[in-house]
Amino acid sequence: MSTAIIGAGVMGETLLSGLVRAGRRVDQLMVGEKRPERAQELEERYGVAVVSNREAAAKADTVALVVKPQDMGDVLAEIAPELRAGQLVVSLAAGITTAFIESRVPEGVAVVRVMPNTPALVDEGMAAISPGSHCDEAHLAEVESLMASTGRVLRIPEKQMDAVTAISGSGPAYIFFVVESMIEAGVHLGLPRATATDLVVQTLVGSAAMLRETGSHPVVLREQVTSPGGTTASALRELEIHKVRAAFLAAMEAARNRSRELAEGS
Ligand SMILES: NC(=O)C1=CN([C@@H]2O[C@H](COP(=O)(O)OP(=O)(O)OC[C@H]3O[C@@H](n4cnc5c(N)ncnc54)[C@H](O)[C@@H]3O)[C@@H](O)[C@H]2O)C=CC1
Ligand SMILES: O=C(O)[C@@H]1CCC=N1
Repeated sequence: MSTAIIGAGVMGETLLSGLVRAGRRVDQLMVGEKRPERAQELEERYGVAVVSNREAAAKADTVALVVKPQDMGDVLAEIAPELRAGQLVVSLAAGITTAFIESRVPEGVAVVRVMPNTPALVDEGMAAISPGSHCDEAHLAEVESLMASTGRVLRIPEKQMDAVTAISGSGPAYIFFVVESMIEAGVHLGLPRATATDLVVQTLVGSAAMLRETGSHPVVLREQVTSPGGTTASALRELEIHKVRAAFLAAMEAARNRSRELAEGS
């Protein structure tokens, strides 16, 4: 089965590198990329063929669209004449619905929507997938296998996609923001930056491993750290006073709303 990736920026390369690591034959992969210098970089790094979008769409069994939502309309208009029934189009774009794509490709082309995230680069990705209306089990299984090369895959109803985008799609950025903030705090408290960075990164990795390996609720794990009248309780009171919980809710509502808007702008 040949796969084309159209749009090889951050997420397109993440997918490409995952497929290569998972042992997909490079001669079964191709890339469509608008920026010539980026195309050359990918050819050199992976030995993958960079072709026109139209050639990619004509030749590949599966066509993964990894351009920005705002570019999706133009790309679909360009490749639609090359697509034919039986092919599979997979969109990784935020906000773009399967209905939007189905209305722009020939009948009989199956469409699957995916929301990946960047930890896929280290094979710890979280991808949610939703079928379009002409999709069968084999199509979903193919996308599951594509995305499983870089981490976990969850099937979800498409109506949950905007919320998923706000939580796991954008999620790594919130975590990096927290990490960045904790490192800065450590520096304010007088620690050398390298020490603060080591402490915060390992604390994050350890906490993530506890969540995954114990399966315990985060509240239980938090309470284990919070000694009565101790340091953690003092810190958590400040987080509540500064409305950090409310800020997370507002932030993710904004991301969900932006995801809803993106389809309209394309
Ligand atoms: N970066 C992330 O963490 C995530 C991104 N996504 C989705 O992935 C998509 C791409 O996002 P990024 O990789 O972050 O953006 P990006 O800007 O790094 O990559 C987009 C790539 O598409 C290329 N491109 C634009 N128009 C093109 C065309 N007509 N033909 C061929 N190539 C074209 C650009 O040159 C660029 O290399 C977006 O739709 C985004 O919603 C989804 C989940 C996570
Ligand atoms: O910021 C964005 O729009 C993309 C989608 C999810 C993560 N990055």
